[in-house]
Amino acid sequence: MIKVFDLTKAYGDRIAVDRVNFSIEAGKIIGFLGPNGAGKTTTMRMLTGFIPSTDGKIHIGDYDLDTHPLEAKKLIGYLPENVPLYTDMTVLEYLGFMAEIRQVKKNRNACMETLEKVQLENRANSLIGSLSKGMRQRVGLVQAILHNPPVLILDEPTVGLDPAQISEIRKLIQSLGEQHTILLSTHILPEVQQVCDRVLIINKGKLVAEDTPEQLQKQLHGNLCVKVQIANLNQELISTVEQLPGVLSARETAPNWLEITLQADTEIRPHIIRELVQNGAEILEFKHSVMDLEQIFLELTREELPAETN
Ligand SMILES: Nc1ncnc2c1ncn2[C@@H]1O[C@H](COP(=O)(O)OP(=O)(O)OP(=O)(O)O)[C@@H](O)[C@H]1O
Repeated sequence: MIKVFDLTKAYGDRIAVDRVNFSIEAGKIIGFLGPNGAGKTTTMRMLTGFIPSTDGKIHIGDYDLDTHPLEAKKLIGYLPENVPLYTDMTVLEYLGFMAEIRQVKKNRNACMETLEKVQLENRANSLIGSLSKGMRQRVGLVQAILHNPPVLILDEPTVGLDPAQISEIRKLIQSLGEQHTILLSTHILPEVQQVCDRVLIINKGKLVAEDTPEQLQKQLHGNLCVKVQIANLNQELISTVEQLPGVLSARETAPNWLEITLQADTEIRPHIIRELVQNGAEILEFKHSVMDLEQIFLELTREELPAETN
């Protein structure tokens, strides 16, 4: 449904999105993850035709966004990070207004039906200014689905909402996912695990992973992860472990907990324990750790330490 080839965006000298390739099948909910400034919003803006790309191609359905922008854009509904809402309009007035701008024919009944999809039909005559943030976000969603597009692009739809509102919007996204292909950017990792079929992870403008959350777990573990609780954990011990052959990384992830990522093809755990004890470590616990999505995300987007300079 969405195909992206070598998509690139430069703002002057700064490359915000760097030769990104992915494709999204119809009927899936895809999570788009990345740290701040990774390029999520820029990618989404290019997909929606909101800003032009510097290079690369975007196909939405059967249409190339460059050569058939109107046809391609009709297939997309977009919920931007900050939806411009008119607080002195009622929900229904706003929908009528958006329908007019988009040149979608919507009578009152059709607008009410769309409102039902986001459970806002009871607030049709409320002023947008009087609605809670969660309800306003639903108004944002309603303007995105107004022309019944097969693709929805949602930029951080739960940001700034309280936990109850987050849960409501999440359920709504899941129900919209039954009829739409959805690309959803978020910072909330449990959201991805609960809602998304697949995950794209972007870091510094480059796509660093694309898979199901489960496959990402397997793919990285490929590498093995162990956690060691050490009463007297210090930088010297961490450096000792880091330098052992077969150790990919060693980090203090919680007070007194050392997390070590190992190559899976060699068994060096006894060697690690020996080295730690010989270097005075007081080991309290040693356990195998299964990476959750948060750890995978951190692993893939971790800042590489600059090479030491003398
Ligand atoms: N209009 C612009 N002009 C110049 N640089 C920009 C512009 N918009 C974004 N950038 C830069 O491009 C990079 C990617 O930004 P983008 O907003 O796409 O990231 P993001 O992943 O959506 O981040 P966040 O999660 O913080 O919204 C950042 O370094 C940002 O500073």
